[in-house]
Amino acid sequence: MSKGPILVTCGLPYTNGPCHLGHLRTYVPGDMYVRYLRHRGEEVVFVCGSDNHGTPIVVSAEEQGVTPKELSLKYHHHFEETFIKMGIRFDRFGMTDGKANHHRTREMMQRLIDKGYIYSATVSQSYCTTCSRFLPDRYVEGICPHCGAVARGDECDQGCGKHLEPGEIRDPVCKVCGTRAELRSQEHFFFKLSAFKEFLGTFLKGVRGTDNAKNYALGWVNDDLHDWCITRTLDWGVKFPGRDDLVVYVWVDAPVGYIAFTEEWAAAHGRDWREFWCGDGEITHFIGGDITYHHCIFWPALLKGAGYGVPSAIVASGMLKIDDHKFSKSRGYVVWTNDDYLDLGLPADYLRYYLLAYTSHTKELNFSWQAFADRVNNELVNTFGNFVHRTLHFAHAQGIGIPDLDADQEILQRIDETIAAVDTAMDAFEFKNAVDAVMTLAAFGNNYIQTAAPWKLIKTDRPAAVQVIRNCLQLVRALALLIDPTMPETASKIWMMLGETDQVRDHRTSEATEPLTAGELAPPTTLFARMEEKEVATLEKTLMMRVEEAEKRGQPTEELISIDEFGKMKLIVGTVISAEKIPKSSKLLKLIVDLGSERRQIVSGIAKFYDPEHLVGSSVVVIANLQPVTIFGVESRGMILAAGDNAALLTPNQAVEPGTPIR
Ligand SMILES: Nc1ncnc2c1ncn2[C@@H]1O[C@H](COP(=O)(O)OP(=O)(O)OP(=O)(O)O)[C@@H](O)[C@H]1O
Ligand SMILES: [Zn+2]
Repeated sequence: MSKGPILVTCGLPYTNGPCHLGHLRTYVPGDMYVRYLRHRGEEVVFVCGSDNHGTPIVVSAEEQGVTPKELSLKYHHHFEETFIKMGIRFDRFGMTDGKANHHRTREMMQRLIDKGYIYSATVSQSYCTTCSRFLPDRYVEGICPHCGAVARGDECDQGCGKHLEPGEIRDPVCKVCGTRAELRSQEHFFFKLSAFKEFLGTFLKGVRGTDNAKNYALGWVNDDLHDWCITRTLDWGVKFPGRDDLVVYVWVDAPVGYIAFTEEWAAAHGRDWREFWCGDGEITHFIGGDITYHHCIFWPALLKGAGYGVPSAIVASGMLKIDDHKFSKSRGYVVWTNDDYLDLGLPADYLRYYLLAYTSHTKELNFSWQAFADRVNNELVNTFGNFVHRTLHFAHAQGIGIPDLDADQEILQRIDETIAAVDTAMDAFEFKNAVDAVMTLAAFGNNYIQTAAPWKLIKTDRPAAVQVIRNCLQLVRALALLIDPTMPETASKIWMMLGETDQVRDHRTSEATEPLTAGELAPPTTLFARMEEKEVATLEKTLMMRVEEAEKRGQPTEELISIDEFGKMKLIVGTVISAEKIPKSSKLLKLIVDLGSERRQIVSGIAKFYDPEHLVGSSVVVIANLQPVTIFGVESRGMILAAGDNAALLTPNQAVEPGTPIR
């Protein structure tokens, strides 16, 4: 038993889109763990909430013509309802845009400022001259400085996955209007993460949880810890103390939500949230592996710096894939929890079971409808459901009911062994092993009833057959208590069929070996329905069609332009009269081009292919009416045309005067 109440949290769903199966890999195991602890007699508080701030929500809201608040509320309610349908029961499901979180975030920032863990610095930030605004995070797209992949402002999401600090991204372009962004200086605030290297090393060695989280994080700590820029130029978010023009970075106020939601729960229940966060309260975070850095590095350092308690355990899941493809909404590799599952009438319990039992929590889970159906049919229908049904059906049909007898010792022992195996697995966050142990007990029951064959025995020795059924009923009771964390609806059904009138979740697992109340039994209903091949084919087809549609969308249709549109482009022949490298850039040259009536300064990304001095005297084709931009602090007014990977310059095939127009 734990010393005090245990707090369990789940990574916050972002209110930018609907719930998908990837999400459930955080929430279903979190919920299962909480239900399990309660069966063990622990006091647990289970909190979560929606994550409402940051640029993606602002961008989406702009696109949809709603406010960020409206968009957040819509998906907040969506997640809240979906979780209830999936049997995921939080004691509090708050919002990071709620009052409590604004307050707690600012209070923590103030503490960090007072303790000297936050400092200000002037940084170069992407700025869009067309939109007249700074371009935080996802407002900007460009090239990852680490791996060269296309990246967004705060993260190289398609390449190396590294977090990018403001100003780090190369060749930034405004995501809203497509203008090449320029760099402008701006004052921002930084969290001194580098000061927590030693603390984090010790913390990570001591914290409980899954090895995947700890080991990655230890690697990062030993590598290099950069200070984090924790402010953004945005209206939507939690205002940074003393600065109305800045909000904190979403990865600051999102985890602070864990505290704020605890406060909201505590206020509603006459409890003190400090019990959890200010002493040595026990705090367990459930997250997906993709947000390990934030929870194992950034968050504990913030808590420590602000003088709060730190997490006791961090449980990170492997990521969910679909049919061997990386999960991707844009490429169609996604299964929506409502549209593709619940709305079709598929039971939450099947999915909970599959997600928990399919593979170890820390491993990647490769979802497929066929594998899902196989599990349902072979394990739930053929083993678990079959055993429970045979037992209850026979007891009812033969008028045995629940006989006033004790179960055999070897049966009780078998149940105790299962409970011990489940405890061991759960202590190690090996949810699959825990579920497997329960299924092994069901398989044992199935074997036992098959071998003892009470339907034969009853003809020769009724008392012996009744004892077999009594033993089976004990196993059924144990299965109800033990499977409740995984499949709560199923467990409740079994509990009722055993003639109980209260809630199975209010009972301890240790009651699995207690005698049953003798009495009659009503005819049982079936627990699980087989997934038919046709049904699986339909589910697979929906997914396939979504992928195909996404592929079609991805292929841009050729857009034809009119001669007038072409005519808008002012193309002129010019002669390069000087060329020099731009300091600090390996790609760029500054050219002065004679256009007949004027001399133009043009920045061109051809430095890798030409010696500047060899270019002087060359005839080039220039787009002369391009909007001016400043690149690396140098103004560029126009562009020279070049072809292919080696930047072959376009040049007239006979001598032409500079300034000659191209028609
Ligand atoms: N494919 C996935 N596999 C496993 N866990 C996932 C997956 N996608 C999201 N999660 C987890 O779900 C929780 C909520 O994350 P979040 O709402 O940010 O998901 P998301 O779909 O990646 O959204 P977004 O791309 O809008 O940020 C987190 O704990 C996250 O780790
Ligand atoms: Zn712009």
